[in-house]
Amino acid sequence: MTDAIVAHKLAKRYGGTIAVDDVSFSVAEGETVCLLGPNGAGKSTTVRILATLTRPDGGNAWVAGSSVSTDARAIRARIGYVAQHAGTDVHLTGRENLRIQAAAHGLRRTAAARRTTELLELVGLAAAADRLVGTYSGGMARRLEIAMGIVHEPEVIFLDEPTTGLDPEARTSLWTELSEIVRTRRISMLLTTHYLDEADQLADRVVIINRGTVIIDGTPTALKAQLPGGGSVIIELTRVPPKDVVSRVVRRAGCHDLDLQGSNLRVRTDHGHHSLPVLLNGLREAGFDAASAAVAQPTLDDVYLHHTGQSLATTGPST
Ligand SMILES: Nc1ncnc2c1ncn2[C@@H]1O[C@H](COP(=O)(O)OP(=O)(O)OP(=O)(O)O)[C@@H](O)[C@H]1O
Repeated sequence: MTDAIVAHKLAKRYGGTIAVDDVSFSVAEGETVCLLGPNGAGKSTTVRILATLTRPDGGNAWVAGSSVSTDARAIRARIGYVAQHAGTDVHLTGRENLRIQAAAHGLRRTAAARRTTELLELVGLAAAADRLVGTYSGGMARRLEIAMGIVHEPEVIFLDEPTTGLDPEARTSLWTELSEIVRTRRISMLLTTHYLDEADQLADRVVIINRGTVIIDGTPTALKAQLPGGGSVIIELTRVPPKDVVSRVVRRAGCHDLDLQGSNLRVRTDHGHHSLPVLLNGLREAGFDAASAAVAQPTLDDVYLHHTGQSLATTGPST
């Protein structure tokens, strides 16, 4: 398989801030890769370098076979880029927005009209095509932006936080459309997200970035399978405990990676179901009763927690 994107030791500073320190990864043709990481990790900067909107200070990258350092123009013709706050004209209809975008990419009138209709169908906006975009929901506007990003049939598409700000239902329906686009068009896709469930659902591979550096890279299944032991125990206590008390109980039960949020705790366990009664007893002896308890299979958040010592689920999206 050929690589659609290769990033090699990318680095970028803004004054004293190191936005990207040492980022290397690749995206094969037709593959969907998710860049995951907390706010300020360097995801957007990495994508902006690959989309030739920012020059790297160090390293190099190749997109659709061309170098971002020397062939930015060739790359731009072959990629689509949908920014975090991409724009549509709210005073025009969805169809008009798309037609203008098609014309901007040099499509002739009939070809633009045909492609517009096809794309509106693909992103589920056919019924709303002739409504003003100002009347669209957040999810509909985002779908239109994505359609605008692929109007010129790019080989590679970059999506920066495509679902931030959308409600869960709109996110799920956008995932369906994105999967459809990738499957039917054989587009290689690099997307950034804060949402682990999104990465799990959409990505062939996940690249976790923290502080400008790639921490881990692999398929969601492989990353979860590599974790030692058998998943997590989740316990909700009837009142908020002191962290040191819980830490002690967790250590004695042979569990690790404690994430305590108020009266909810989550720990990784190497012994699956066996750890649950040990933890519950320990907590009860320390004076804390459980309101509910469960053993969960490993998630990408467990992967993230294991490699970084912090939970990505507790850091919200930036908007
Ligand atoms: N144009 C800029 N000027 C100055 N600093 C910048 C600029 N762009 C990014 N940074 C800084 O570089 C670091 C990485 O930012 P970046 O936007 O790439 O992170 P991110 O992982 O995309 O975060 P988020 O999820 O919040 O968008 C941050 O500290 C950010 O403040």
